Amino acid sequence: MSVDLDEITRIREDADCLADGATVAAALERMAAEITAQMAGSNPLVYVVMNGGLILAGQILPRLPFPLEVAYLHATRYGHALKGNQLDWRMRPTQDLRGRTVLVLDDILDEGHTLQAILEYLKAEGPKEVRSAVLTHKLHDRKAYPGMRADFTGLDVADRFLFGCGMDYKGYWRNAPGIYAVKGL
Ligand SMILES: O=P(O)(O)OC[C@H]1O[C@H](OP(=O)(O)OP(=O)(O)O)[C@H](O)[C@@H]1O
Ligand code: HPA
Repeated sequence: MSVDLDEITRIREDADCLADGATVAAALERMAAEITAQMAGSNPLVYVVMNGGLILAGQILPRLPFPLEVAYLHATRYGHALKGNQLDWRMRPTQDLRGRTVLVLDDILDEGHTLQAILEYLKAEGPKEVRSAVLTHKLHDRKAYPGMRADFTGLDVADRFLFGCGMDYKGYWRNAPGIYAVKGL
């Protein structure tokens, strides 16, 4: 599939910045302190949800000053689309989770179907506990179940189509350093 790089460039230029890099960094500091207060000493296995969780993982793991292991899983529901679909598991967890404390890291809890399916899968593997952390929580009432929230959240964000800090627009701008909303969406 060919990509219109002019469109991709224009999307970045026209976007509304909802949180700049400094705001994201402050949210990461706060979230890291909360995770540390609750999970230091639990020897967690931290699962990065690829691809979106990559940036959160890279930024928050160095802020966690306690022993932990890192692994990844890959599940996608949007692909390059702007609307979610069926969850496509591309890489399931391979580690032995029995008796482990697990922490899942992702960029966004939008409708929550992705996180719900991942948590269900992990819980069925016999861990002691499974917790979740997301950089952003989108504010709307279309969650997988009412009141759904991750255990740790960086920032609550508006109900718009976002990119940056791991979130993509048609596969692009995961690398944008803040959180941006596509103009008109
Ligand atoms: O709460 P939901 O509505 O289920 O959406 C959240 C999920 O959507 C995005 O993943 P995506 O499917 O776009 O794959 P990606 O991580 O490769 O971008 C994001 O990284 C979350 O995993
Ligand atoms: O707003 C979003 N932006 C990018 N990826 C997403 N996945 C779920 N919601 C979003």
